[in-house]
Amino acid sequence: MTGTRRVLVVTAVPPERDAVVLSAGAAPEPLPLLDHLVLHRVRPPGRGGNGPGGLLVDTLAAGVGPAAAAAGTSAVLALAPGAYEVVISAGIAGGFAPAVAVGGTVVASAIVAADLGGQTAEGFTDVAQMGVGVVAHRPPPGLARALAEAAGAVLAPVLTVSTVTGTAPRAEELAGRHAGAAAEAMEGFGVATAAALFGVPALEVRTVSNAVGPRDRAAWRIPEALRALTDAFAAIWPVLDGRQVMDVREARDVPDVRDDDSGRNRGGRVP
Ligand SMILES: O=C(O)c1cccc(C(=O)CC[C@H]2O[C@@H](n3cnc4c(=O)[nH]cnc43)[C@H](O)[C@@H]2O)c1
Repeated sequence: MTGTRRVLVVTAVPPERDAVVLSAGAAPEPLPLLDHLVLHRVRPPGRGGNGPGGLLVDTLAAGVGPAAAAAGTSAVLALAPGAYEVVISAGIAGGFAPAVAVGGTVVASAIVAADLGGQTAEGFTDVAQMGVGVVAHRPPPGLARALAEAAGAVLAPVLTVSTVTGTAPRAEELAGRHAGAAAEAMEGFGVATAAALFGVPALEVRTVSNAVGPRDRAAWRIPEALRALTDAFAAIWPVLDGRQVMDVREARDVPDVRDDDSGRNRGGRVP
């Protein structure tokens, strides 16, 4: 295999980006794209060391929440059409017990918009049930499984929320509506929506800083989760570096969960 495989990693905040960069073991090259859009580029060691070929990883701290994540991801993908083979939403997260413990790692089997819909007296209806949108994106399943195995991670749905869960009833409601979900964070669905627009497969990798439940910010173990994020990406780079292009393109054959008919996950620009 020849050629460089380019990967875009999108985090919410700079400490998360720096934890990903640290996994590459070398200082990043800052690449300003717009006034408030700066990529940090690294070349993780892997196939062929740091020479030609291998991985070229651009990292972006796009801001907190799905809107900032989608805007930042879209801007980068629009400014570099066809450049990236895969986009990864990454960062810390809340974990659903007992699926994953604080300090653990989750690779998303599905990236799910958990609060995109309407609330009535009868309960929550998502936009897919309303017939007006999509509520989940499916990462390439074989690749997600391979990353999870390499990182010692749980492979499970990851929820995207716009409001951090802070009560036990809300945690139970989400877990009830999304059986098997292992984590909640605030950006994955935005990153995946932007990636789908450009026909690029999306993945999500999260390390758990806190349990989903009653709010206790003092109990968040952010340094531990950031260290776990560095370790997870150090384990993931060789997998991404060694796989055939076909493997990252397998997403094309997997429709969005309850997809609409726009076909946005197909026919992309990856060369
Ligand atoms: O204060 C710091 O040093 C610091 C370092 C790294 C990250 C942060 C954040 O505040 C990250 C916010 C980010 O984390 C995700 N997150 C974490 N736990 C949860 C949760 O229980 N529910 C939802 N999201 C969570 C989320 O993606 C935020 O964007 C601070």
